[in-house]
Amino acid sequence: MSALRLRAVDAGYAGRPVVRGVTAEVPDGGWLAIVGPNGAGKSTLLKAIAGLVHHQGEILLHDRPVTSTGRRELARTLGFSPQSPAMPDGLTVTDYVLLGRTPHLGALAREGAQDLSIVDEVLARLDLADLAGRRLHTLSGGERQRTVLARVLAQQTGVLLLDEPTTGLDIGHAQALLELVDRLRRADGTTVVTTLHDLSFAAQYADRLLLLDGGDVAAEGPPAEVLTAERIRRHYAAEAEILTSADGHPVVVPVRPAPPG
Ligand SMILES: Nc1ncnc2c1ncn2[C@@H]1O[C@H](COP(=O)(O)OP(=O)(O)OP(=O)(O)O)[C@@H](O)[C@H]1O
Repeated sequence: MSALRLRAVDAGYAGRPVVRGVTAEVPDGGWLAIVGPNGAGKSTLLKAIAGLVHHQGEILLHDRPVTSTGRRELARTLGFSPQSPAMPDGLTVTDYVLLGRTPHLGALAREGAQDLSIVDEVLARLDLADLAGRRLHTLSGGERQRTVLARVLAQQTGVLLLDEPTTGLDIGHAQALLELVDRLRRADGTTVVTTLHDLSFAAQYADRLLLLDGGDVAAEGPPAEVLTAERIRRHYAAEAEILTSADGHPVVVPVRPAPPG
């Protein structure tokens, strides 16, 4: 079964679509990376899938329209980690990550031992255990980014929507985070949709890439088919060589443009 199916999706703000005509399918346990230049509409599409931005066309989550799924049920099925979420200063890392357990609690219930143990495990996996008691405003950019991901992982949903999850992370933490997400999908069949600026990371981890430009789908398919030097030039106005890594994935290497004249 497809975890996620998009048919002729337009999405945007105040009646003005900024993403048009997206059709895509992500199987259970699949990983789709939405790529494209700044302002292409990547975050808008991800928010539409999360039910946070109005859309036209069809977005089906396990064959049901996201729009007809209640907020609480949606939050138990689909975890969304935004690019710049509100993070109240006074909260500790543990308190913030515990918020991820909210959709699983009864109406007036407080978190129990099991919720705390899930949070501890997620913090350990994201190299955050030593920061559990720290207030959010004292964290570095990368620590905040990992804390945001910890919250969505504590939500334990079968579908993860991650908006630029590696922004601000050094190469080691970025790789560890993507490896962790990849292990989740291999072990539990978690379905993943990410926006990613790093095209080489996108090619290493995602099964398919959806390249947006100016709100339109410029290409969709396996990374090795989507990533060509010609497309990088046309859609990003950048010069790059596409190499192939030892394990067969495309690697995008920026090269300096030839001097004018
Ligand atoms: N809340 C909003 N109201 C009106 N327009 C918006 C809103 N959010 C985004 N936009 C516009 O929609 C377009 C797509 O923005 P979006 O954030 O989806 O692009 P993106 O591909 O994720 O960009 P980036 O790579 O820079 O994060 C942009 O022109 C942006 O200015």
